[in-house]
Amino acid sequence: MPVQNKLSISYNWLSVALNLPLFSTFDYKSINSVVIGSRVVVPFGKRTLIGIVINVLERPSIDVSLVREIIEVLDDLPPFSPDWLNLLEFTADYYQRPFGEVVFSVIPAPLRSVSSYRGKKRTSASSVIKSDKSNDCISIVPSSFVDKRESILNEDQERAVNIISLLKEFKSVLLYGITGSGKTEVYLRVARNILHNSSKQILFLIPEINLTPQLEKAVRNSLADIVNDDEIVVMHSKLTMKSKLDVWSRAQNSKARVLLGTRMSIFTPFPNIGLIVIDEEHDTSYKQQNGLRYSARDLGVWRARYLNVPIILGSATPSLETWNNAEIGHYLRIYLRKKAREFSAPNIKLINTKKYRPKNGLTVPLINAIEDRLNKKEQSLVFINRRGYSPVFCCFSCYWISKCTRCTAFTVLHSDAVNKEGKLHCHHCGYCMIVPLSCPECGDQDLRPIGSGTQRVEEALVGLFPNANIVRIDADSTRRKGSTASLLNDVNNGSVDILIGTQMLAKGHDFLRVSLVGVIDSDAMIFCQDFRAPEHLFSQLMQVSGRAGRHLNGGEVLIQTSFPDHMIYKFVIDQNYEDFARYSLNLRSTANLPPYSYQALLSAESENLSTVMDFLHRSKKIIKEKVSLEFDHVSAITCYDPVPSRIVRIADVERAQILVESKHRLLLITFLKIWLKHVNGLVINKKKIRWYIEVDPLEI
Ligand SMILES: Nc1ncnc2c1ncn2[C@@H]1O[C@H](COP(=O)(O)OP(=O)(O)OP(=O)(O)O)[C@@H](O)[C@H]1O
Ligand SMILES: [Zn+2]
Repeated sequence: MPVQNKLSISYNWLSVALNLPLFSTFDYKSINSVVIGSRVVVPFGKRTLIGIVINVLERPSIDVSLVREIIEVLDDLPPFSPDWLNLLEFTADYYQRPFGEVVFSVIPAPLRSVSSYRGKKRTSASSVIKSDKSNDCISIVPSSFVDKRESILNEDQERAVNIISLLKEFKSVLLYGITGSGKTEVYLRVARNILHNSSKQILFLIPEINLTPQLEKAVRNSLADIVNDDEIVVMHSKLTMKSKLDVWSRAQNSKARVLLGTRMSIFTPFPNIGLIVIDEEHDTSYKQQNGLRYSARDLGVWRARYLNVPIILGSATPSLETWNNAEIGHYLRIYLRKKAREFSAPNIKLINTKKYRPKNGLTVPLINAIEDRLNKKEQSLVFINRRGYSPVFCCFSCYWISKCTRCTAFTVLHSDAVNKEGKLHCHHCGYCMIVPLSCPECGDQDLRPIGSGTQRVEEALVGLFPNANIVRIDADSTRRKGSTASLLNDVNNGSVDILIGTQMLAKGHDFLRVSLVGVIDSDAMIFCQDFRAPEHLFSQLMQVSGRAGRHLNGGEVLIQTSFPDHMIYKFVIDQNYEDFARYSLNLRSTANLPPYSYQALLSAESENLSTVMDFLHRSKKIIKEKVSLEFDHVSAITCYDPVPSRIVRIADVERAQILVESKHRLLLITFLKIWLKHVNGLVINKKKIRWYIEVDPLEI
């Protein structure tokens, strides 16, 4: 409400969020009324910043004379809607970050920088958002690729589409369908119904940027007769800033009706969402592991509930959290039990590496099976989740092992086929050095690689099958923009015989001619301390197995392991997710682990570990000393002792953490708010110690 000041001018008092690491918002005034959600240019100290109006106040919270006037209201985009602001407010509150910092970390850079609007060549606000067209966000799939055929749904799919299409309000639907059961077709049919019968928009999240072309093609194909090509937009981190801005603007201006994108897309302002789809909902890439550590899947569920629209969570191996939600009736579970096409599920077998010793990662039975597929003119996929040549480089005289000087980690040997020289890389800090000719410790020249990565397996396969067309797909071979898409195109066009790759290949891809999948070295995850490791291993093995025999009969999966009797492989061979989930949930329940409890991880880092540990011990101590005076439910919170992180030192920074846990989510969040305020008070020198909180961490 306008309040008069001494000069009898009626001002509107605005609460404005700024891009600052502070939990407060800031008061400003404006002669004209400003709509909540507008972006404004404001003075801040000697600087000029962009802010977002989040409230109109009756009166300012500080002395009227101190309130400064906004400089400009930006009108290049409509104001952010209240539901978008609510999503961001929830995100900030739940993940314990300042609201301004959260908002400004999710909007495209040009919209948050004053220089975009008031740079040297000052332009009008509207010129930041220039055009709606001519960007890679609109179409990266040539229209000639678009296959106009429509498949006839099978019984399970039809039932799923009918049930979901009838939902007129919020419901979390778990679409639990085995790999290759045609989940995509279900999403698309439901989307078609919504787009056809209403003016609503569809937000479609996928885990992997590399899946975008394939899914984009399916989406354009399926929706071609309902929406225009330019009403379908894609969003992912590899887009140029200009394209991101364009997608954002099309979405916010309601010019887009379908947005297909990776996790960041959850924050796109879409004014009229009618359905949210989260494909491969179990995938860990929905969790951002740095900065704002959010889960796009969990925020998707929140956003759907807030908007009162259905959300489909699709997976062949749902996360145990989601599965549990279905078990207790919070989510509606719909089954797709059969392959969409009439092909049998692949046969999964183990190769005991204690019996068949691998050479360069490959055992004889796997090599024979690859040869057999070559003879049949079918493709083989060799999956090894480790890039580089070998994970360890060692002196066989004194057993020196090459380590990173900046991290507590081994360096990985990478071969450079072009320059014919090897390099040692640290995958944690980027450190890189030329391979020494002799051992730095004893001078001996008997230096050898131990273990295998994708490059070594590739080299071995090229040696074994010189006439085969072999392609390696990992983060190193696909650095060039567009290279993954073109390699994957080659795979489906049939010009590739053997495909070697990391987890980039394991999920979602609908390979037409792959009939054999070989898995190398999956044991590493069995002995990982993280309680989620078995869940991730099981889902990874099921996902990669699901790439075999999608369009061919006789699909086969061979998993090399030294521990064939391990429980997890029993479930994998039986391809029985439900028994695996039952078994795992039972263990989690006994140990009171998620989904039966909620966790947060306080991590701290500094140049030396003792400073970090001391800080964390003090952080724990203040729970009793201070937090308990303000929070009545401290007994509902378990705070474990500080421990050094799994990799203690990365890039010369030492790290440690404290885990806190509660059976009650709300209590945990309330506790964190109070606790972190006191934790912050412990930091005297921000340069000496840095800390952050991660709510619902995926790795502990
Ligand atoms: N009703 C149908 N008739 C014929 N083919 C179908 C049908 N539904 C889907 N398909 C085809 O079956 C293949 C597998 O479908 P899709 O990729 O959607 O499976 P998915 O359930 O997502 O599998 P994954 O979990 O492995 O990603 C695709 O080639 C798809 O075009
Ligand atoms: Zn390093």
